[in-house]
Amino acid sequence: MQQTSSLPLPVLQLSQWHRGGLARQQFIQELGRAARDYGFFYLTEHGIDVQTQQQVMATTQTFFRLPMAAKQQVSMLHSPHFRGYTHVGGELTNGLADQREQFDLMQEEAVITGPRHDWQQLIGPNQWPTALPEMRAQMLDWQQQLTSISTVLLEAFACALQQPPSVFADSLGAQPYTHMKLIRYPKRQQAAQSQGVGAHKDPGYLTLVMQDQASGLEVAYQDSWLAVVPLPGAFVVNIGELLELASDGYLKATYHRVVSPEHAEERFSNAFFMAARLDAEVPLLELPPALKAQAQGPASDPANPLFRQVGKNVLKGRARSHPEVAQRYYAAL
Ligand SMILES: NC(=[NH2+])NCCC[C@H](N)C(=O)O
Ligand SMILES: O=C(O)CCC(=O)C(=O)O
Ligand SMILES: [Fe+2]
Repeated sequence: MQQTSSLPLPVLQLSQWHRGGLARQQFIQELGRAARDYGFFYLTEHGIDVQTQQQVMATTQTFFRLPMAAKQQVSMLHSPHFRGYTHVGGELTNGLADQREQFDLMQEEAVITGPRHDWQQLIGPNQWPTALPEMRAQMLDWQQQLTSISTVLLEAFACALQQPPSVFADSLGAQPYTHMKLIRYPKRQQAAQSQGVGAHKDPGYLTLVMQDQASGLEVAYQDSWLAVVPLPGAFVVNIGELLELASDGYLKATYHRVVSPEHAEERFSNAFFMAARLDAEVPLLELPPALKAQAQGPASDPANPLFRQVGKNVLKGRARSHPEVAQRYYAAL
């Protein structure tokens, strides 16, 4: 791939969808185009106020500034459900260590006991640092707000694909699997260590990212990397593998990566991944002929098979990212 350029990505306003009528039709059209051309776009006027965003960023920073012992108290190595803290270099992408530290949480649930599928072990409680008692309520509330936005976006995606708006509803159910990551990318130490997170696709339906002012996020576009320049207040939205599967490759899960900050001291971000129910199979949509003609089938990469069974697809990503956790709790894989 070529070097990074910075063509601006489309900016969509979610308020247009809520306005209904012609504004909604316009939103759907723009969404269809952005999704097809880039697989990435900025979302503004999404209904979450700046103050809430800033508070979440502030807690993210406070968490990472805790002493290492407080962060290790909630180490992901203690969690069969892939939740908790991972130190810099602890996650792998394409087999190489990512230069980021992070805190992962999903929705709070009870462990499933008795005979179960491997992926059912993803379900369970989160870990929370005792040093930050206010973090739990704040993050779970934030998680709920982003789930609502993502659910609306999926309805809009259904319309853009000329499907009934509720075509994904069954696969979401009352409680879709959602995953939140608080992330800190430390400043690059050497040129050879620039992998903040290596090039990858996200395994769910779609992803919302809130970034700070330090750049580094890049999206694959026509054989080069396109910088996703920070746009204050906006979420960066990208398409995941489940949408690629559902649309028979009409929509593509776009490769993206983060290069470690070169100039800024560090970069903070918050990524929210929306999948479907873990026990769902992704629906295979019957596209109208005009769209179907442009659907080339989902990518078939032996190094990254895409699974319609949601739990299986999610677990695939977790296990290769956190092999130590996988070895400890998923020896059978
Ligand atoms: N949950 C995620 N989206 N993680 C994305 C990072 C890439 C991940 N390490 C992988 O190998 O797929
Ligand atoms: O930190 C970011 O901006 C994006 C992170 C990302 O792509 C991921 O964790 O899947
Ligand atoms: Fe990602």
